[in-house]
Amino acid sequence: MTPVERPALPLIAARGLRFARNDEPVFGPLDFAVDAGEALLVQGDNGAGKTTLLRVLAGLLRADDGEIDIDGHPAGPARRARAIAYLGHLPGLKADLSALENLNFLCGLHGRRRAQLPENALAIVGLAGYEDALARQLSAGQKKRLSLARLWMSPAPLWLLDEPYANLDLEGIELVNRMVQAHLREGGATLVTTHGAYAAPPVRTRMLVMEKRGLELREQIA
Ligand SMILES: Nc1ncnc2c1ncn2[C@@H]1O[C@H](COP(=O)(O)OP(=O)(O)OP(=O)(O)O)[C@@H](O)[C@H]1O
Repeated sequence: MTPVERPALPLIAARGLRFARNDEPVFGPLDFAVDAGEALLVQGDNGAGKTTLLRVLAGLLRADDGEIDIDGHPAGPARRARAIAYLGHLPGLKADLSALENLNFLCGLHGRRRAQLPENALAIVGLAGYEDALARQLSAGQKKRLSLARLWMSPAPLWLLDEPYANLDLEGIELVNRMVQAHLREGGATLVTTHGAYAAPPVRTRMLVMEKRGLELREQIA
């Protein structure tokens, strides 16, 4: 008997997802799915709800309505912890730990890719020589690079990247793009928020546009 081929399930899918603050809609209802090997660019002006959407997907905020599936299963805390790596606006570093200590600490909390050494990850993001520098002594761009090293160490297949290009120089922007390309090649997926299309990973990308004109809200997948 020929085995029945099932289509691969999206890494993440949202149905009817809606979020409001004090009865004011922020976004939704919103439907989308992101497959392995795919990047979804979440685009919108300041205040359009991009960060809020990523925080809802990461489980840091509770949606008012709708469902989120990860690998075809309802997204609970354990499934999210395994599947999602979230890069937010704040680096989330321990100021008095060194770069290497921060990385080891975060890998201890969230797990790490096998065969990936923290020292190598620091070198990949351009922080070789900064292993012993305290996080509070790093520049904003260097802190972002340390967060990128942590992302690189993560075993999670789904990256939620909130403004990953912020604070980075041109070489840093290229670094993010190379990381995203490599991650997608390995079967990962990513959502990336951005104000405009001025910087976007050069990969198969779909776009989710969030617009806010007064109370009029629109989302479209182009
Ligand atoms: N902690 C909060 N308390 C109350 N309102 C908030 C809070 N965080 C965000 N908002 C509001 O929710 C809306 C969406 O904000 P959000 O940060 O998701 O937008 P964004 O698209 O990520 O914006 P930006 O491009 O400026 O980062 C905005 O109107 C904002 O004022």
